Amino acid sequence: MIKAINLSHDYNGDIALRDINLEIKRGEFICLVGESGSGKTTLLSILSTLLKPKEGQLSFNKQNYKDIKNLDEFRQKNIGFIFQFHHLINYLTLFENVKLANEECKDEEILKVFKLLNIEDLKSKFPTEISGGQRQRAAIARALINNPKVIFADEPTGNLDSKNAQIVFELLKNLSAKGTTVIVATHNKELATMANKIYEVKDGQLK
Ligand SMILES: Nc1ncnc2c1ncn2[C@@H]1O[C@H](COP(=O)(O)OP(=O)(O)OP(=O)(O)O)[C@@H](O)[C@H]1O
Repeated sequence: MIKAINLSHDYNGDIALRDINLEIKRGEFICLVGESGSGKTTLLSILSTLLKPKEGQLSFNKQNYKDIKNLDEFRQKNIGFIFQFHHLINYLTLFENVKLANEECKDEEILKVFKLLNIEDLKSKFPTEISGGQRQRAAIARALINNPKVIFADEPTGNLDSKNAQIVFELLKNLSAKGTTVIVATHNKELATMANKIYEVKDGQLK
């Protein structure tokens, strides 16, 4: 589904990634582990088309990303993002936060996703009124609302306790079992064992 060939990237000459070759199949749950500064976020940003690699090729279902005419639309349709900090808007309820991500989505569809994540009772709460784990589940709801084919998550459990971190990983694993491709960068080597494949990023290379 996603194929990267010899991807390399630098920031003003400082090498961040070199010669990354990677093939990710539909429904795979992939974890990228590695020390701080090893290149995980850079790789996620490139694979999710947010960052243009300096060198190398990237394709989605055999289509070169350079041939995708409208990348914003492509991301909107195909990709869900989850970050370490939930980036929810504090003056909107959880329901309104998710609705904002896709105004055309029917209310029933949003409620379905809330149910899936076990936060349906919280839909009228504001982000400031709930726990960190619940906020992160709301952020996952927002990422799921467009029915993405691929989910990219950068340290999704970085600010969660171990119980909530486990819940988030179980949710991601369930999504991959249903056919969503899930690619996660994490420091948590124990949780990473839940993935189908673990890649270590070291000094900008995959081990
Ligand atoms: N916008 C940027 N400008 C300049 N250098 C950057 C930028 N983003 C990352 N880097 C550098 O690129 C290298 C890889 O960083 P990256 O953020 O990809 O690592 P990481 O593994 O995600 O780290 P962390 O686990 O701390 O998030 C580091 O040396 C970092 O300092």
